[in-house]
Amino acid sequence: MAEDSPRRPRILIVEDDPGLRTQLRWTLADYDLLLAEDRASAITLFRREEPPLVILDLGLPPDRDNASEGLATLREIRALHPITKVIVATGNQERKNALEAISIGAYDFYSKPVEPDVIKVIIERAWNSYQLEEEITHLRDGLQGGKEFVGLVTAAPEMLKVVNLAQRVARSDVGVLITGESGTGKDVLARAIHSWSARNDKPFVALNCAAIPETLLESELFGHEKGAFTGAVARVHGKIELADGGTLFLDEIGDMPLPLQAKLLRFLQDKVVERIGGRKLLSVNVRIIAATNKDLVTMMREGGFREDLYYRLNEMGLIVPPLRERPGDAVLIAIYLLKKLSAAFEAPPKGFTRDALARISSYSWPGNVRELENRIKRGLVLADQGYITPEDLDLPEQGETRDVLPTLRQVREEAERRMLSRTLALTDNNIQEASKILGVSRPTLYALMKALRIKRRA
Ligand SMILES: Nc1ncnc2c1ncn2[C@@H]1O[C@H](COP(=O)(O)OP(=O)(O)OP(=O)(O)O)[C@@H](O)[C@H]1O
Repeated sequence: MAEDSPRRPRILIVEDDPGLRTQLRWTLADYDLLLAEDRASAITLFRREEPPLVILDLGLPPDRDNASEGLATLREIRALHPITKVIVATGNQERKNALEAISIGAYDFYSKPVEPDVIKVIIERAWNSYQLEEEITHLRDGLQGGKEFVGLVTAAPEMLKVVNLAQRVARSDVGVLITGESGTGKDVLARAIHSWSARNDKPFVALNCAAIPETLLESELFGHEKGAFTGAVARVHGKIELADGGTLFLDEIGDMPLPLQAKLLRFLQDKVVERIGGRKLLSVNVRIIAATNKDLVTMMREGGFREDLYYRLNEMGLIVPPLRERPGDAVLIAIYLLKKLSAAFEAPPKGFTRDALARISSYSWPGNVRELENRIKRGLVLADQGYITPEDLDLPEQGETRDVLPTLRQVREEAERRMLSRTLALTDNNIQEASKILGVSRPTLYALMKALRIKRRA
């Protein structure tokens, strides 16, 4: 192990009995330990070092026979750093105190005298839990750092570029064509553009061209007068009219039939609409944002989409990358969505397990954010422990890529392993030379090689 980078957590042991202190020191010799004997010295040390784990004897002086000092220390530690994991030690007959400690936030407890195997298991569990919470806290902080754009969450440079472009284009009235796979957030982006535009106090009207039968689509867009056709029992205003002053979002524009494409183009040129069966021309001022997951260029070539309309709509093209090409976004959006969707639940899960986050990060998300949202809804319903597990999300394991979200320790070890192997190869296995290049002593280099299981190649 490298001398300056402990792989194991730092643990503060608060124990007034010197014998038990020594016993813990021996048992936990592999860890980086801090020792305190009473509440005051424990808190001073804790403030200075902020260790992630604390082993706390509840019977501290001056009130050894009761738990008051221990519980007060626990409260203080929790107030200073709420995610610290405090493991309390109690005498055999003090179950009541242990339970009280748990109720005010202790992570776990054990009865003295300590059993080495038991305490080690408790410590490893606590350490895992600490790291997970820390990771989530960091992600949340990232989220609070201005990465949410009116319902659109991202931290991926690929997506931030698109958002930046969208923010700039929002100020003008140019036609925007958003392309991207299904479920990537084209709708969210269109709404965001509207909210950044000067039209944001006017309506945002959306029409999904694929969801409406061809025969009804024209009347949806342009409206109709009473009696215009069988079943037209009253005048209906079209979506274009309804969006007057605001933004009309034409989703799945690639599914618009050719005759209607011609009519839409005419509207874009003249800015007037005529309801079906009507005689009046109504002038309307709308900004059009269109979206599609189809390849309009190929469609144009094959005669399925009008070229002149394409250029009108695509004055500014925005391409939303699929989720698998936005590193970090799946986890970030998952945490955001969990928080958002949790509001509807009485006792929602606290978060995701480390495994679940790793699986979310490594999965390829063919259905993009929509699939992510659906799986989180499933997880919210199925999670019956404090955290959502990979099983709750029904996410398949994905071979080697499963650990895309490694721990800091794994990243460090991997970097060290690579650097050591390279240096040893470079120096032809000369330990003295290699340790000089790496800036560590020879014993440290040997220790590192042993820890990382690196052998000298013959
Ligand atoms: N970056 C994001 N942050 C938060 N939520 C998102 C994000 N992107 C998408 N969503 C959510 O995911 C779901 C799907 O997004 P949306 O409907 O915008 O996708 P789309 O690309 O328009 O899909 P389609 O092509 O099928 O119409 C929505 O519920 C949306 O709120």
